[in-house]
Amino acid sequence: MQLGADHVRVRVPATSANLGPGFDALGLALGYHDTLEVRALASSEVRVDVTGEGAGEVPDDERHLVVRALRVALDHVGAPQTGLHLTCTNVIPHGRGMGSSAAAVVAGLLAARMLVADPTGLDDATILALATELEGHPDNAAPAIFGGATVAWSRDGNGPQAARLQVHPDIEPTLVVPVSRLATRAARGVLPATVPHGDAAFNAGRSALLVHALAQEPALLFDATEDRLHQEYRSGVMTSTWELVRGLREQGIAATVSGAGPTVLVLHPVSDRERVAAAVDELVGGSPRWRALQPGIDSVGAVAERL
Ligand SMILES: Nc1ncnc2c1ncn2[C@@H]1O[C@H](COP(=O)(O)OP(=O)(O)OP(=O)(O)O)[C@@H](O)[C@H]1O
Ligand SMILES: N[C@@H](CCO)C(=O)O
Repeated sequence: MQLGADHVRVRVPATSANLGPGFDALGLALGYHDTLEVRALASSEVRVDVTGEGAGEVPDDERHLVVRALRVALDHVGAPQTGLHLTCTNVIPHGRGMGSSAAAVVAGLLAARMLVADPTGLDDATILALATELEGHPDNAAPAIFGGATVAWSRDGNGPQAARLQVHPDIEPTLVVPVSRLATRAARGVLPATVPHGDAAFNAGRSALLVHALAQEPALLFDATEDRLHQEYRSGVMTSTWELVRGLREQGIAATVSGAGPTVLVLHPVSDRERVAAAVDELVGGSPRWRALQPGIDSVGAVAERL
């Protein structure tokens, strides 16, 4: 396998996983994107220039997550490893539950797909499988790849699978993003090994309802976003997030923890945009610790092109 291009661009969306009850399964792509350009170099040099989120923090060498993913994909199809120059323009905040690590991994894998002469060995199913191996969470990787809302699951022996939902056009997300970070690993560390059967049954019902609400009946989003499997267990490591979720829900607003937190996700009808903004403003407005985003839904997923 040879390289077929030496300059590619990838645009990849932020994602919000879980959406309340769909723990480790449901995810939504957001209209909020990191963009990167990759040049294959004749030398073995690796250079990473980052503007925006992660600048001055993430490694600028082989340890960079995009570079690692790109190398895994090149190896997967037997393409030659090469020197690389990455130019990353990042807006997805790191460690906030908006899928920054899944976005970086998917971006690296798709950059490799565009660089190689024959991309057929890196089809979407392979990208999802490699992303899950690298990052661990198909509930973020699937919407980053396919756009819209997705249900991800694993089939023994066949790796991660994903189904895409058509999201009702009247639904939009509001995200309330704190300054503070929480590593996904830390948020998973406080989950119990087992949960009561009644809570598992509760979440099964709410997840099923959520798929219906997302696709067809946004009026049911408030009930459909209730969860008993993860959010309250995590409240101790994200107290202000949990307070905000509860404060919004007391006003009948469908607020949840975005992914592993600490960002708050609200799913609401488009016509409720101002009402949700006002409720957020009332609860945390004026605090330099929070900012609200209304990015819309990305219905396309990651896009890659040769330049
Ligand atoms: N664009 C990027 N470039 C390089 N490294 C990144 C990038 N985005 C994320 N990372 C790495 O991933 C880490 C964050 O991963 P983590 O899984 O904890 O949070 P998240 O992906 O933002 O949130 P969540 O998985 O809950 O949605 C960062 O600290 C950084 O090491
Ligand atoms: N479903 C995962 C998402 C992590 O991005 C979690 O909540 O831990």
